[in-house]
Amino acid sequence: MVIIVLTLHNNDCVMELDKMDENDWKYHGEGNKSLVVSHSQHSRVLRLLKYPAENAEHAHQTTEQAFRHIQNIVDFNKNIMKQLLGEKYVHHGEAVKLPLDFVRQLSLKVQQERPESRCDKVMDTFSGCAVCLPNLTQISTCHNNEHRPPLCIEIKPKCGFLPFSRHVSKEVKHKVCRFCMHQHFKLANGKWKTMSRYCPLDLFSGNKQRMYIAIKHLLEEPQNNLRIFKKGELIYGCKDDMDLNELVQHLKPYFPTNGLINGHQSSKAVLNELIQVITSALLSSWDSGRIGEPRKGQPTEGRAHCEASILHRDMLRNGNHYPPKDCVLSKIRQAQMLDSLDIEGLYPLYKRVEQYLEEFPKERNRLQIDGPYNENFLEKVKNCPSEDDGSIEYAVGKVHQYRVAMTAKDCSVMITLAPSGEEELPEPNMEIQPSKPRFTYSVSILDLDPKPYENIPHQYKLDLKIVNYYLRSIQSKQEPPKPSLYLERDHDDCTLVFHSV
Ligand SMILES: O=P(O)(O)O[C@@H]1[C@@H](OP(=O)(O)O)[C@H](OP(=O)(O)O)[C@H](O)[C@H](OP(=O)(O)O)[C@H]1OP(=O)(O)O
Ligand SMILES: Nc1ncnc2c1ncn2[C@@H]1O[C@H](COP(=O)(O)OP(=O)(O)OP(=O)(O)O)[C@@H](O)[C@H]1O
Repeated sequence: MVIIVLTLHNNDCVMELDKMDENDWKYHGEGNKSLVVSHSQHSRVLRLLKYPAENAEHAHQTTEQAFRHIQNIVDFNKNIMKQLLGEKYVHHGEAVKLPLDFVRQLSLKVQQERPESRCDKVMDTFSGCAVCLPNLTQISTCHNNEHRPPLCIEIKPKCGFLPFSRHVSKEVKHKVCRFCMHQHFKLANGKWKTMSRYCPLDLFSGNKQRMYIAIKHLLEEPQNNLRIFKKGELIYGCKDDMDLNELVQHLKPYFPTNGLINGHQSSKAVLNELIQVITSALLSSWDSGRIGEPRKGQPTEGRAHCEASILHRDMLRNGNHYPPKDCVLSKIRQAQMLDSLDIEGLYPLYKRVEQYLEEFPKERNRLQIDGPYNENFLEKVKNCPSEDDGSIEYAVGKVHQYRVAMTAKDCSVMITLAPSGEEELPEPNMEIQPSKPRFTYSVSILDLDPKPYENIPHQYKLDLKIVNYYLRSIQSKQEPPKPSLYLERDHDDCTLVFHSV
């Protein structure tokens, strides 16, 4: 019998594989490639892969192949992304082999909870392979606060820079970011009904006013870029019946003393507080455990704002800010910028690799096209020559870098907050305002799976479609700006005191 010993934050839990019971697990969420269930008592989740319902071929994968695939994901998280993004932010998890009976029962149990839009894929019930991870929506604190359980904000920030590559053929790509262009295409093909006004360049800017606007836009139209959990349960985002007022009711106990109007908290004040807490967590530097201050300076590459973003001109007037260099946003953006050639510059190199592999198929392993994701792979990513010398090594290095960047462009950040108990507060000092709430927090990065090498031609075609569709749609219509759900206010600096855990 195999026993997995899982270490939790404070206490250890032992899960015995032969005693796995589907009733201990519940549906937690899903994306395009995986479905996640959480344990009802222990702070653990299982992440199981999904496949297109009609694609029975995965059922014929041997268990060994399926386990290898899961182990590859764990290795990529551990040996590549964790090294690039930072030890503290990435939880690589463990590959596990679950009893098939358990997985089949689990699949039946969660089916009714799944959103219809995701049911084109089915959970893998054939291999029993999964990744076991800490439940990042929870946080261990010294005290159990039933009134104000942990709050978790998940943001999928997407690409935070404009391509600076000389290979870019359409000027608009230097001016309008991929996310904002993609919105037009997504609306046209029915993926979403309402346009999001969120712009990743504002979130990644390090300018607190721009970040404020970006998060406000995420709250107004979350699409799949924002989710909020309370006590590990989804309360906002990725739901049909989303209501900002309901969210405010959930949030009120966390921000009790601010913005009282006739003895009542205004919704605006509560949401403002939430936005400030999120901004502070995103700018915090882990090592110091304190809120980092944005830096002023010149961008190293490309321009720093997107022409499609609705910004007040005066926000851009006082120069460019950059987030502190070791905060989570900077780490993600650095990894995203490994895509230095843009798909237009990368695609010819992909074709060079393809041609080479046709001639020398046995070289696929040495070049680590499908892994293993180990130190050697990381070395290839980090030390790829900056100039093209016509070699296969250069082409492969750039392809590896591009795939890492694609992972960073599609990851999510989870900010988990737990109100600090009075007993945990530091001695009062100048930074503490007694009226401001205080939180213990943790920041993690998730969904760091390797993007398949075979997807590169699809990326090339998609990029063309997005840009062409955008150009056509702005030519044919001028969209009036949508009214905001709540008024903007002056954006005070956040004076919350954070304690890293
Ligand atoms: O191409 P994009 O930018 O639309 O990103 C895809 C995501 O769509 P989004 O635009 O975030 O709604 C898409 O997310 P959704 O399924 O739309 O929630 C996936 O994350 C997809 O990655 P993968 O194929 O599952 O590994 C993502 O595909 P990759 O491009 O990261 O491979
Ligand atoms: N370790 C974790 N702790 C808590 N929740 C998690 C964890 N991992 C994933 N989740 C939740 O499950 C959801 C789906 O997971 P994930 O994003 O990894 O799926 P995916 O299919 O790879 O996504 P994508 O569509 O981006 O490819 C996440 O958005 C998050 O809400």
